[in-house]
Amino acid sequence: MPPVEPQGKLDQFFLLSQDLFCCIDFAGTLLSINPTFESLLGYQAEALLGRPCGVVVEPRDHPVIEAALARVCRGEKINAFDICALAVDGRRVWLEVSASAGEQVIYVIARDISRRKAVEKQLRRNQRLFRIAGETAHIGGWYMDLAVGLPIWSEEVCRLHDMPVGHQPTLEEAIAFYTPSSRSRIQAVFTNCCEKGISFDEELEIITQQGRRRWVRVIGRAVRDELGKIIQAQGSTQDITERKDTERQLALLERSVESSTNGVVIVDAQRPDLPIVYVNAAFERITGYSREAALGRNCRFLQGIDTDPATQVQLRKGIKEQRDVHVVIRNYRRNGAPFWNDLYISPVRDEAGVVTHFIGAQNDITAQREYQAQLSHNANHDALTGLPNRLLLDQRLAQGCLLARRYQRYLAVLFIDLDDFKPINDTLGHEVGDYILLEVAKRLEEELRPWDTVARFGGDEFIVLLPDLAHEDDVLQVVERLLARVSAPYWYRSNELRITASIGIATNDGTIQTPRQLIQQADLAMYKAKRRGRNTFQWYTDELNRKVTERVNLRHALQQAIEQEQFELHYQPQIHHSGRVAGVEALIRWYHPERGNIPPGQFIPLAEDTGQIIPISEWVMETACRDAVVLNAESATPITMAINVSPMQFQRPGFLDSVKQVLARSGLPPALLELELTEGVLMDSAEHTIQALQALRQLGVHIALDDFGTGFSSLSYLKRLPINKLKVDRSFVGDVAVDSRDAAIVEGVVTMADKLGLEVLIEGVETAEQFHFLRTLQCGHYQGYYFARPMALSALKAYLKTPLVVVASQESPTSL
Ligand SMILES: Nc1nc2c(ncn2[C@@H]2O[C@@H]3COP(=O)(O)O[C@H]4[C@@H](O)[C@H](n5cnc6c(=O)[nH]c(N)nc65)O[C@@H]4COP(=O)(O)O[C@H]3[C@H]2O)c(=O)[nH]1
Repeated sequence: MPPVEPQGKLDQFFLLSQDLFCCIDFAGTLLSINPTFESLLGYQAEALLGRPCGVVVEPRDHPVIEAALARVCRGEKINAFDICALAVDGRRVWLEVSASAGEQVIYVIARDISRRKAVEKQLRRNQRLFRIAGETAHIGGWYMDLAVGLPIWSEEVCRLHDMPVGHQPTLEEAIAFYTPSSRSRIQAVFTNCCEKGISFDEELEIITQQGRRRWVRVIGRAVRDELGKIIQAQGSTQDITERKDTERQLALLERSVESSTNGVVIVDAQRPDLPIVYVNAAFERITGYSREAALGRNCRFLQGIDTDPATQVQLRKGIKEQRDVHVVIRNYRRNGAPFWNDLYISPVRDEAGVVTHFIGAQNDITAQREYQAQLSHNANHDALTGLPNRLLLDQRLAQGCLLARRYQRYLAVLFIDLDDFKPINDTLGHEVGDYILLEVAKRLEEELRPWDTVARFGGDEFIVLLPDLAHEDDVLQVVERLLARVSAPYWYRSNELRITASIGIATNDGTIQTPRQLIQQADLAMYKAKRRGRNTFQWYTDELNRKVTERVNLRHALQQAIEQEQFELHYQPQIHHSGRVAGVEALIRWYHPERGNIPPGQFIPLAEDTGQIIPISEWVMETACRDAVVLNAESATPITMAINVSPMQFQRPGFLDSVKQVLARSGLPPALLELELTEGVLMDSAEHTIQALQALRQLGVHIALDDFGTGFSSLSYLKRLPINKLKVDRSFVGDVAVDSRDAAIVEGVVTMADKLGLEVLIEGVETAEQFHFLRTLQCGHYQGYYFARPMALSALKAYLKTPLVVVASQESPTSL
């Protein structure tokens, strides 16, 4: 097909135009192109003419061209459209194409719009970036032309208000989104911006269309025209709810940490020497260091000379290994006072897991520690004296035994018991008693070496441990020193008090198995020291042990005897100088099923020590009075019943009543009851004794002073005692016939008794010789084997039926 040639002026335009021109037929075949077509796309006209116009078009746009051609062929008009042309070198050139149909030909004009397309593309890209930025930072833009008065919101601002994108509110509506407390503020700053051009930057709260509360940062500024007149307000609105929440949470955290009672300290783990970067108020309060004084320093300024090096190492190690550490460390306050710091340290890691800080939570547990120390001191020490108690003593004892064994030394245990402490306590009061105990404790401690132990073992009992003695005998000088020191006078409120101690000693050369045994041994020895007269000491011996064991066994047996009534009473006649039996003395007999007869001399003193004497005495009194009634019923002359009264029995309150009751129960006339008391009983607490005796006398009961001559009764005291009879001890009788001194004593007693109006009974008359001699002294009564041995009731009854004893006879009365 021949090319369609442009004609005339049109040719000029065709040739010189900056736009592309071409003519195509209705099939789309290129008929002619202008030079711009050639130069822009780089084709030679010869290469293109006669070919379909699609060869210079991006294949993607072929359908566009097809559609346009079809419409032109149908005689329709078409609007300009954009296509992408392909240059010969492969470049893409955007063209805006217009086409109109002529006769058998279509005229096509195309304009290079690549620049515009590039700008459009850039704009789209920018818009997209703007949207991304807005969406990511939750920030949107707005403006308001003052002349119009309607705010224009960006998409993001619409979203912030939960409004549909594209929504354009009125100014009132926009402001109404703010919460009441924020609303007045936005109104004020916005007005100021519009009227005075003052920029603003506010953090305020809105309530969205869907009722959500959001914090927003609103920034605004005024835009002026060339004349300086404010024509627009514009700015941004950013959703800062998340940041606000975080800030609020942080503030809460900080307030919490600040108000915590525990000290909190944070150090920077990434700077040399871990400087403190934060301390809370509790830290300041506990340590006394202000925040300014602490910041920038390493925590070790809280440590001091007494800080345990092992704890320091533990701390350092934990920090080096970047792990949790818990220590209780001795720290120092600013004023130098030490305190116990219960410290937890933990590493603080960043998102990458790197330790950036260490946080330490500290607690001042000084008071708690002191309380614990006090508790453990209390658990181990006696409250009154502050001395170690039994618990601590046991530990020290075990330790002492161990050392004695290891180093072949001696350990001595002293059991110290104060003599007659109870009466001081009872009569002078506990205050005085406490004072004595405290003073004794102090004196004992002063006399001992620092490594010795003084412990309070019980009421008035102390135990001293002397470990590390080279020789057993070394203990003696200590004991003597202690006895002397304890017995020195005590002054209580200007009154002099005296007390002594008895000390039992037990030593261990390391061979003893159970340390407690040593205390038992020392206890036994102390007991012996007491019996030896007090204010003295006694060593523990195996013999002592044997005796004590025996006593313990006897005590058990005695208890059984009381419960099973293994006792019996024998009666020994008391002979009037006329020869008749004037009375009998009740003497207890114990027949033990296995041991046989146990003499009263063995078990009565034990029973007195243990208190078992009370039930025994009650039984004796009851039985003797009953038997006395029987005897008197069968006898023509009255027979007195003499009963031994033990010291404990006599001193018990209610003794008088018990005598009355027994007399009443048995029906024995009081005058036929004679109570035998020893000198020892009567010497104790004189006034009280005299009153008790007088009460008994008023009852009509007789009182005899037993074992007279063996004690140390003063004669003037004897004069005041309301007694009836003296029983001269048999120790004076044995040699009375041959020893002039014994004879003189007995004679003197008889004469004195006569002068005092007292009856006399001579005990232990065993031979006729003794009797004949004594008879010359004109004694009132006699008692002894010469006349009769103690005998059972039945034997006595028979004895009483025998003829009267002829006291004038030279022969034994039993043979009469
Ligand atoms: N060598 C010798 N001894 C003679 C002679 N005549 C009597 N005896 C003994 O001398 C003791 C006299 O009793 P006592 O001095 O009160 O001494 C009593 C008394 O203190 C105490 N006793 C005995 N029975 C009781 C009792 O029922 N209650 C209390 N509390 N003590 C009692 O036991 C002590 C010893 O009693 P017994 O062994 O029964 O010893 C009795 C008696 O058997 C004699 O001619 N020659």
